[in-house]
Amino acid sequence: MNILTFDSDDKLNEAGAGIITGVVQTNKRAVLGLATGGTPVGLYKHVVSDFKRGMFSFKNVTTFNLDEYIGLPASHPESYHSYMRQHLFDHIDIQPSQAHVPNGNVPDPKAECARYDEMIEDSGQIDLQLLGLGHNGHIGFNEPAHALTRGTHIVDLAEETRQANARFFDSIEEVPTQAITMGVGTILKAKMILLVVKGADKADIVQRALQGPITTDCPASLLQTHPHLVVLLDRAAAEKLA
Ligand SMILES: N[C@@H]1[C@@H](O)[C@H](O)[C@@H](COP(=O)(O)O)O[C@@H]1O
Repeated sequence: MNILTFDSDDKLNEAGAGIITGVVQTNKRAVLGLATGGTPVGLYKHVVSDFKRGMFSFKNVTTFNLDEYIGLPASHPESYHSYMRQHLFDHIDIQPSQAHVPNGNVPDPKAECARYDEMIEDSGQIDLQLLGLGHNGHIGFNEPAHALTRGTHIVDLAEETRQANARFFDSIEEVPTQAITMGVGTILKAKMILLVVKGADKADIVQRALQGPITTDCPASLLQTHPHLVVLLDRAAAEKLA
């Protein structure tokens, strides 16, 4: 595991974007696993400005997002479809048919999970999986549990997760109670994992995830088993690391 700590948010975002664009520059047909949430917003901004300088193309790149809420239409401003269009897809030359986000607004979400897994499988292997970290150790929407699921599946969101994400909605009641998420097995199959965490409120969970016991009670702790994990932290998030 390679942990890098940054004093400046901009330098952290630049470094994260550099890792993503590096993968795309060396492999025009790269497969990227992408994340949402507050954490990667600045990082995507850097990816977009690098792209605008004409350094590389996403024309042959395929992306798979980690997760999506169940019950929100793709056009809802807080859907992860909207998030990705706003922060990345609308600003780069990726083919819309190659930019995949699970569809949480279908009559049969279980069938959608199977379809999503099949597409990931068909793409070969995810070259780089970008991840944020939930306060309870969730990655994607894989919440702490007695057992974790390998592939894409439906999850009931932890109350804590709904509270944390309520800041993006008008009220907590509007936050969906379920989501579709890529499984931990799929995440761990990526060639490289880039975990990005910011803020003092995540310092405890960063310590548990990276230095605590490997347990499904903290899904991110399973990342310790990955052979190519890069972690980007700001000073505040790194504070409790030994
Ligand atoms: N499903 C997402 C995760 O993919 C994200 O990494 C995490 C942290 O979000 P944030 O970066 O906003 O703290 O929680 C969200 O609920």
